[in-house]
Amino acid sequence: MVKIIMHGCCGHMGQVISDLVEKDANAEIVAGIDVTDKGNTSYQVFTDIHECKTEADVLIDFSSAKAADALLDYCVERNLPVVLCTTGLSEEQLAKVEETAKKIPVLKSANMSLGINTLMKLIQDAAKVLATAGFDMEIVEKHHRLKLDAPSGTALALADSLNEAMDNQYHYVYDRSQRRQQRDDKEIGISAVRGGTIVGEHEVIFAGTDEVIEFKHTAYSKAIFGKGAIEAAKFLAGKPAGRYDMADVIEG
Ligand SMILES: NC(=O)C1=CN([C@@H]2O[C@H](COP(=O)(O)OP(=O)(O)OC[C@H]3O[C@@H](n4cnc5c(N)ncnc54)[C@H](OP(=O)(O)O)[C@@H]3O)[C@@H](O)[C@H]2O)C=CC1
Ligand SMILES: O=C(O)C1=N[C@H](C(=O)O)C[C@H](O)C1
Repeated sequence: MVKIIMHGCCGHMGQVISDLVEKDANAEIVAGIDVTDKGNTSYQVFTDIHECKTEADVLIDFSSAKAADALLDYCVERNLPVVLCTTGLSEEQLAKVEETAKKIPVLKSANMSLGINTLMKLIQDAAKVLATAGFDMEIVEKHHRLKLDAPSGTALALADSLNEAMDNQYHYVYDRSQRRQQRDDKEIGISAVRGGTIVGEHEVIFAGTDEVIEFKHTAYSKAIFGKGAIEAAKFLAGKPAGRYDMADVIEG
């Protein structure tokens, strides 16, 4: 039985995970942490992270980038493995994640779904053929109106996959509104749409002369992220310090 502290427990993903864990005989949420206790959990909620001293095997985080520094310090102090799912971290925070992973197990992934993690591999093979043949690469992501960060962490991770497959020769363009020139060969354009209750859509477009190939992933519910995060928590508990990602969980 894996004992979990849920960071961001009162938010949308915190609630999805709480519901999934209720039905899971091999996992239990032993405490929650959030800025305010919204009264929507069945377990104790701490509004000051340092007051949460509950014994646990792992912490799952779906909160806010603003919380990342204090969270990483807390997990190091407590020697607590952390599944880091929050997106929109700054370059400095991403560097801190890498430093933290030298001390404790850290699994960071912008997208916990099996589909997106499979897509990340598929597009690398496509890029090696199509981008090498001169196809342009663009990413379009769509999310709900409540999302704070843009572009999505997943869009950036998809761009990183493409770039890695192409020996990191590409750069990212987020906004062409001030441009009065053609795109260059080595750019990956990333566009963000926000509206309504869209759970999450990601399109990777390879556009060549007279032909286009599109890869698309659609999330129809947040449960796909929740299930992945719980699997990741079970995987990470008891592991040595290091940097892990969803590929480690999926490949076993
Ligand atoms: N990796 C993945 O697969 C996925 C990642 N995400 C990411 O997870 C994050 C959360 O998403 P979501 O659940 O939809 O967002 P919500 O805003 O619904 O939930 C976040 C929760 O964290 C709370 N919170 C804010 N600041 C802090 C803090 N300093 N300490 C503790 N808790 C805090 C919020 O409180 P309050 O409401 O008062 O601000 C809220 O209760 C986002 O970054 C999102 O992009 C989302 C889905 C999938
Ligand atoms: O905020 C969300 O909702 C999501 N955020 C993640 C991201 O930024 O990629 C993952 C998912 O698409 C939902």
